[in-house]
Amino acid sequence: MSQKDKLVIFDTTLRDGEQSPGASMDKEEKLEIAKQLELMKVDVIEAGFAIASPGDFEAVKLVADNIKDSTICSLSRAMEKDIQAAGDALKGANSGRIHTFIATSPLHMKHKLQMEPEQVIEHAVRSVKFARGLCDDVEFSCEDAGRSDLDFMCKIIEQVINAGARTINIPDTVGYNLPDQYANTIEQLIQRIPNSDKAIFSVHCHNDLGLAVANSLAAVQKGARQVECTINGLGERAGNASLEEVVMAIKTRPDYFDVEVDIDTRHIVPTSQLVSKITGFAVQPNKAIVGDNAFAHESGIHQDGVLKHRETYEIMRAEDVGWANNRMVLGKHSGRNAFKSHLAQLGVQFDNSDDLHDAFVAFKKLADQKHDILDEDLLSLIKR
Ligand SMILES: CC(=O)SCCNC(=O)CCNC(=O)[C@H](O)C(C)(C)COP(=O)(O)OP(=O)(O)OC[C@H]1O[C@@H](n2cnc3c(N)ncnc32)[C@H](O)[C@@H]1OP(=O)(O)O
Ligand SMILES: CC(C)C(=O)C(=O)O
Repeated sequence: MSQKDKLVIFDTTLRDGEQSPGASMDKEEKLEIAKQLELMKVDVIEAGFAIASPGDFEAVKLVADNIKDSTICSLSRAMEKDIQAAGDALKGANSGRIHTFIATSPLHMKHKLQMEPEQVIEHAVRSVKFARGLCDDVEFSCEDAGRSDLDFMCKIIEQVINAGARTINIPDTVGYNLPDQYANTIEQLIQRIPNSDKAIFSVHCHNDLGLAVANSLAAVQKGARQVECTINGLGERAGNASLEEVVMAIKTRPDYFDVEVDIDTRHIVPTSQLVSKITGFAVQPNKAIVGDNAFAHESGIHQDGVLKHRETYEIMRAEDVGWANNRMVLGKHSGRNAFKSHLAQLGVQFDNSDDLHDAFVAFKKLADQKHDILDEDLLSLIKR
């Protein structure tokens, strides 16, 4: 039996991911992605924001009615009509969760909510109690926690846990925090809140400074046991922490993390491709894990190393995240060993080292002129 804690993977591609301008999904598309997330063994799927539109209500309902192995969640503001809509949409779920939030930073409370801090606490407590009347599993988020006062968060969180919240989420809503700072916030909250042991602490990081994954992982080191993330890092503005990066960091560095995840990582690449196809958001080639080049090698020294022993230049196996294999790409940086090995796969053997040398010289000339060297190019070069 493993001694490690479980890290809950909460996917919000269908909610926060959908908030990327241009990434809206209809209910059938959401269900298709949700099925893929279920196959991947994601623990919680945030399917949408039920009050947002009749279509999103229907989407949350369709996902809740059809997905049985993952918990299905809907977001709601800290107000009864939102929470009621979430509860109604989740009625058919095997396991449902209502997620309610309210901002806790001085900036948001004053300028956006136009509420006094005490009113925010009242709204939060009332909302969590109301949500618990509809559903056993309630999550509460302190929106803009990354810019909130620690003492105030301790106060509101202690009260919402007493009101029945089981998961407490600490979003860095605008991606403002740095890893040490964010991890310290999580550590302090867990240490200082007297009833913190009654809830799971969760992180939800945005990528405005490119730190969403680093911040999430730093927080896991300090006790966070749920990470909210999205496929391909899709999400509001610069996006959310990317699921594939968080999961593969945990899996690749078991020496470093005291947690484990249940994710079946072989479904990562197909899920990434599905999300990209449905949303129309292309995945950049050098994106970690799911980019086309994540397991491709063009440089001769790297190709030679990988051909001799894969781990010289690969810290993960392409097959483990759902690629068919790693790839050797022949180009101007390639060397003889990869060239010879690639031609052998095409059925070409060299009788002697002079023939190999001549073909290799011709190949390098071609590679200086041509961006992509195709197998046809190589075969016609060999014929010549
Ligand atoms: C950080 C995040 O990602 S938060 C989630 C963001 N996602 C979304 O907003 C997508 C879905 N949203 C929507 O469809 C709409 O904004 C709705 C249906 C929720 C609300 O629409 P409207 O009623 O027209 O309000 P509108 O969006 O213009 O303004 C938000 C109102 O909610 C209030 N509000 C914002 N957050 C909260 C909260 N957590 N709890 C209570 N009230 C809140 C605002 O202060 C504002 O109130 P006001 O109208 O009295 O000024
Ligand atoms: C509502 C919360 C969870 C959120 O999306 C954020 O603060 O970024």
